[in-house]
Amino acid sequence: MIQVEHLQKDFTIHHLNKTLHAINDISFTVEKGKFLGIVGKSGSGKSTILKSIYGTYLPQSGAIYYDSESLGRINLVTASPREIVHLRKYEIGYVSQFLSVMPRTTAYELVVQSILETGASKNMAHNEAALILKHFDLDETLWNNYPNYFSGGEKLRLNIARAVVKKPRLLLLDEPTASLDNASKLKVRQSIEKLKAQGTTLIGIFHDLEFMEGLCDDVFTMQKVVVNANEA
Ligand SMILES: Nc1ncnc2c1ncn2[C@@H]1O[C@H](COP(=O)(O)OP(=O)(O)OP(=O)(O)O)[C@@H](O)[C@H]1O
Repeated sequence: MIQVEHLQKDFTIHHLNKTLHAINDISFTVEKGKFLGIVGKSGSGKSTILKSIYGTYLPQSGAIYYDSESLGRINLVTASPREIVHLRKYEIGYVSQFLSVMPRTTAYELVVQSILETGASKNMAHNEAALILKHFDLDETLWNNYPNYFSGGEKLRLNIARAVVKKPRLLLLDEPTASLDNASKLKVRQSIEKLKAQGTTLIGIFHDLEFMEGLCDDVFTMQKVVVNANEA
């Protein structure tokens, strides 16, 4: 489903006249329906990998082959912005501990919009939105509020609710349980297990190794490779 080959991503820090190799020569494969956990020290480049797959970062070299349902086998490093937007809408989900949302859109509307993007009817979207918000224990008084005002844990639960309702083919999880209590973590785990049973392929970063126990089919360990590459 995903084949990462010799991926390298550098960042130029202009005010320091330096270039950092955030990731260097990274290769791995994830089969359809499997869960790959990525572990490694802080700053070793875990998020950079996920952001490169999601098309947020453009790697310097290497390839990320993704077997898309609608576009066929596609290299996400050279895909056009239009193709990336299409894949984000219909096939690839990304959940991080940070929430970026449309202004003046309530939590409930955000989830309904996500479900409508899958082609569901309005009725179905409203029913499913209520179910998933209840599943993640998002207090009903918050449903019609703007998420900018939510606590960290509330934002996270909304973020993951929005992603799972789309039943993505590939779901990227960047510490989605970072500030959650144990009960909420369990709900996230149940949702991940359900998606996996439905055939979703997952790549996830969790500092909480206990959480990953029994969930991942494979673990990729990052070595810290960030070096000052050159004086720019
Ligand atoms: N947009 C950016 N601009 C400049 N440097 C960046 C950028 N994003 C990441 N880096 C640097 O690249 C390196 C890898 O960062 P990344 O966030 O991928 O690490 P990580 O393993 O996910 O870390 P953590 O576990 O602390 O979240 C770090 O040294 C970071 O400072």
